[in-house]
Formats: sequence, structure tokens, C-alpha cells
Amino acid sequence: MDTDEREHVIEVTGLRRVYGGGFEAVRGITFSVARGEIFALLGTNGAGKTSTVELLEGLAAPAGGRVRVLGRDPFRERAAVRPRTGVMLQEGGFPSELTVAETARMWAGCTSGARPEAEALDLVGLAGRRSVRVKQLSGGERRRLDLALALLGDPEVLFLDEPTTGLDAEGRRATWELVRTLRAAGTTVLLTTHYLEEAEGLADRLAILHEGRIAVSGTPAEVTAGRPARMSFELPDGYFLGDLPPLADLGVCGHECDGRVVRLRTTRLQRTATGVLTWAERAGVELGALDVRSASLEEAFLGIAGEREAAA
Ligand SMILES: Nc1ncnc2c1ncn2[C@@H]1O[C@H](COP(=O)(O)OP(=O)(O)OP(=O)(O)O)[C@@H](O)[C@H]1O
Repeated sequence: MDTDEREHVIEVTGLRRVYGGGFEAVRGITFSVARGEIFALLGTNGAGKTSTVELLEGLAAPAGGRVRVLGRDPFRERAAVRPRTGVMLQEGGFPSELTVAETARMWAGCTSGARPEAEALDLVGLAGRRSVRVKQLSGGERRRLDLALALLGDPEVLFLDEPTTGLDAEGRRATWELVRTLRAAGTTVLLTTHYLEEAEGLADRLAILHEGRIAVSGTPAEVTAGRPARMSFELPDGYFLGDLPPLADLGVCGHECDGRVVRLRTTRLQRTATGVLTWAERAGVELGALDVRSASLEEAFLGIAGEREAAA
């Protein structure tokens, strides 16, 4: 089913957030998230991700614009919206003397229709740590406990603020798997992250925020479309960049040459790669450290940040 045909569980229109001193952290953003979608908010430090998520969670009222979660105003109708959402904040801040199981039980007591705490702990791989005190958990285990608590109410909508920060590679992958499983069960997930590969691999759609505004949004493929791909290689001794066919003929839109290492940026990757490799083959040249990669979210992200700074 097309995104437009599905129910929009989160709808944000012209949303603004202004802090006490008059600083406008969120400057009129618009996006929507369909039921069962994973949507990622990306951005540099201070771009406004947490400020936005807090408005969606109903923790503050917007200075302007409109936000709807499950068709309701999450701030004014918090009592109706909150039981249907799960929230994982950047800092959980739980009593450190309690054990993992006690913390989950305490939280379950405040959660309507909570699933058994053992089930929530099992989902995040903390079943074996039930009797450990929270203060003895590693940073990554605390993040997983935060996630377990967000899952206690079996929420329809899950807000995850930097869910994998502090997790090792295995913990991160396990969290991604869990989020995918939740999506398959129909849960809608909005997450913020600094890990571009997390957004690229997990999100159905994403938005990159910059200074309180959405710089670009869409599927990962849409966001990277039009961004240049890269090709790099090392020429053997005695060969120089000028020995290659004219770079413009190869579709190259930018290049760097550092000694014998050549880095090309291209909007026509197949043409560039074919041209360079055909030249090397004909010249009997063995290219070292050959690397060819299509545009990634990282390039889009760095490109957007760079372009905005240059414009400023
Ligand atoms: N309580 C506050 N009072 C005033 N300004 C604030 C407050 N909280 C955040 N800000 C400012 O609002 C801007 C956006 O902050 P926010 O935490 O939403 O960014 P972020 O994208 O989540 O950043 P990070 O990636 O560092 O978590 C920043 O310039 C920040 O300094």
C-alpha cells in the first residue's frame, strides 16, 4: 500500500518550538508518519531533533503549528495519547539502587495494560540481568533497560531518542532487529539518531534537520538520489592523473589527487568506472586500493551541512 493511502499516525504541520530566552529551536517543520513505518530524524548537534520529539511526546506545547499523534493533540489530550505510546528518552534517570526487575515492575505499575516485565526484559536481551542493580549496569545495558520500559505497554507508537547510543556493534544490531520485528507487528516508530547507517538500514523514510528546519526528507534512496558517487584508486609509479582520459568525458564532477591516490566524485558512476577500468586494462595498469561506492546517506548528510554552512 502507498504511504499516502495509509493512516497517518503522526502528523506534524508547521511545527515551532521556542525556548524561554526566545530561541527558536524548531522553525516550522512538516512531516507525517504512516502506521507501521519507521521514520528517522537526523541532524547535527542542536538541529532540533529532541526538541521536536518532545513535542510529539506531549512533554511541551508547540509555539506554533500543529502536531497530532493517533489523531489527537499529544499535549492537550495527553491522558488519551500517552497509554498508546512508548517513550525512550535520551536519559532514563531511574533509581540506581533498584534491580532491573524491580525497576521494570515499578514501571509496569504505572503503565496501563503492561505486558509481563520478564517478557519486556527478554525482548531486549536483559533476562539474565534481572537481579542486577541499575547502578551496576553498563551504559549499553541501561539503554536496553530504557527500551524495555518503553515496550512495557506494548505501544502502537514508539519514540526512540538515540536508542543505540553507547551500544556495542552487537547490541546495536540486536536493537535494529527488535525494531524491525516491532514494525512487522504494526508498531509505528519515530527515532532520532546520529548513526547514518542506522537510518539508512532501518528507516522507511527520514528527514534531515538543520537549524530547526527540514533540509531534505524522503526514503533513504530519495535522499541520496542526485548525490555524487565516489571512486578512488592508486596509480602505479610513473603514472599521473593526466594519463587518464579527460575526466569530464568520464562524467567526473570533482576530483582530488594526493600523490598517486586519486579520488573522483561522479554523477555517472557506471560511465566513470567503465572509463577508468577500460583505460587501465588497455594500458596494462594495475590500480591499487580500488574502491567504488554509490552515494550514501553520509554523503547526503555532509553535503547538506556543508552547503548550508557555505550559504550562511
Ligand atoms: N531548555 C532549553 N532552553 C533553551 N535552549 C534549548 C533548550 N533545550 C535545547 N535548547 C537549544 O535548542 C536547540 C536544539 O536542541 P535539541 O536538543 O533539540 O537538538 P538535537 O538535534 O536533539 O541535538 P543533539 O543531537 O545534540 O541531541 C539547541 O541549540 C539547544 O541548545
